[in-house]
Amino acid sequence: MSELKLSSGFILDYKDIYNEHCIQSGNVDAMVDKVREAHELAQSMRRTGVVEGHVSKDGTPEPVLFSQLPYVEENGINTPQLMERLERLRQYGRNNFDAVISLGIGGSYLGSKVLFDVQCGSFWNQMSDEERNGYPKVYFAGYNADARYLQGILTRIYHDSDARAKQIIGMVSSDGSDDYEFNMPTDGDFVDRHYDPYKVLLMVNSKSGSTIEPMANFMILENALKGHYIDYEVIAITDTESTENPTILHAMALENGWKTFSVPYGVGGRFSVFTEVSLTMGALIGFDVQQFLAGARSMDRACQTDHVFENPALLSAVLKYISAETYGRVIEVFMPYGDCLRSLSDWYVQLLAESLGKQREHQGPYSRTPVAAVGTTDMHAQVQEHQEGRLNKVVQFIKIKSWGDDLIVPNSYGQFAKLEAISNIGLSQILNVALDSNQEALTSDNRFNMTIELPELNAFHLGELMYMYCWAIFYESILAGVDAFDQPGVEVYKRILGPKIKALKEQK
Ligand SMILES: O=P(O)(O)OC[C@H]1O[C@](O)(CO)[C@@H](O)[C@@H]1O
Repeated sequence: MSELKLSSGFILDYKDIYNEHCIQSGNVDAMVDKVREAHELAQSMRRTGVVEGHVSKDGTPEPVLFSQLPYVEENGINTPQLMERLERLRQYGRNNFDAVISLGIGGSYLGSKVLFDVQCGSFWNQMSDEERNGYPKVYFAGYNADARYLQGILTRIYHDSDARAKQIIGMVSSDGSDDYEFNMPTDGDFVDRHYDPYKVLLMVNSKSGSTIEPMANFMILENALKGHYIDYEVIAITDTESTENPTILHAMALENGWKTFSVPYGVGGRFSVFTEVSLTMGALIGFDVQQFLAGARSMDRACQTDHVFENPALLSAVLKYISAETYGRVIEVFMPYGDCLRSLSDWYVQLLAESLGKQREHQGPYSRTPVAAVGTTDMHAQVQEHQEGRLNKVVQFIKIKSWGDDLIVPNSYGQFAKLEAISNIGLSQILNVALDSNQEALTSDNRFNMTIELPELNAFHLGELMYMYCWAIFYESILAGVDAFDQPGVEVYKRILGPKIKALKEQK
């Protein structure tokens, strides 16, 4: 039985990658020294926050502190005071804003998007205030330089704020009655905002505080809101370490008196989903931040053993590393099943690509190319290639064992045998047997694949899963001999882009 099962119900099933046709026990045995070294470095990083050789962009040594994140401690990064502040943000957001626009890109966006998609699903902004339990609508911006998309957000904001203004002027309630009791708490503890002026929260996320996309989008949005006399507030989430040399975003916050949250020192953007960078978004949508951290804690404990077959992150890293180095499986298709997990794939793509795709001094570059996929959708788009294409990839499935409430396919067209065959079955059951079938099909041709199963999709198990991958990427970086915490490669195009933007300005 090749599976690692934690007491929480989390399962790492590696039988389809570790068997007589794929990775052999001898491959893992041959790595015993490297694995021990990787684990010792992990333990030392836990104790000291130091990863030898890691320096910040400006060349000075920088600690690596993501290992502290699951623990809420007085002297930690996530403190009890921060948890209280997040709770106050939750209530503040619920009582004061109609819409949140979260601006950020890469690590300042992707983790928050995962929390949003898992908690809120696809139709959050179409729900009524009551259905959203008083939490604001949420838009994401600043993850591209796309005028058409941003205009779309603005159009929605104008529409909703105009509708509110009409409501207030006409003193007609949203249900058409003339009952206008302002600001009376309804059944929940949120305030009914039907007759309050429309208000937007702009959450600007940027660790460096000057990334082009979020900052350009922010300035356009702010200008547009002002131009339409729409009330707004700004919260800045940035590196607040230095007040002498603040990031531009921090300087703007100081100048304008905006509230701030911090990208903690020693935590890179792609490892920041367990910090206030994403927990703020969690708070604003009523996501269970405490359970999310509890899941990460539980995973952290499971990852403290040096026994490779008992430590999920170490095992995952070792198998993926051997797949790449010994068997040429240099691509990883990350394929959760279920639409709300599509953004998890996007988050993982950045984590893997930016952490491991690196030059090495003597061995040439290391990388595994991540591919974002989602089941069942991509069974009808990518799977042909996974099944018959080059033997260069590992498919990583993520399965949710129980989706809770299901929808049953009715037997509406029983005269057609193919439709009758799928009737009286739950849609989630179809989702999971589709995953099982894909897995079996790949395995029938000895194509490398692994499956992680979560008992259900909740904050706890999501925390377990995302934290496991933070550690897995760290372990693999040690095995591969790369620094997981820098990204010098992205500076190359940035150096080219800067003058090109300057040239654009000069043409004006
Ligand atoms: O939070 P920032 O500084 O805006 O950076 C956003 C993203 O851009 C990168 O620096 C790459 O350019 C990522 O590492 C980071 O997550």
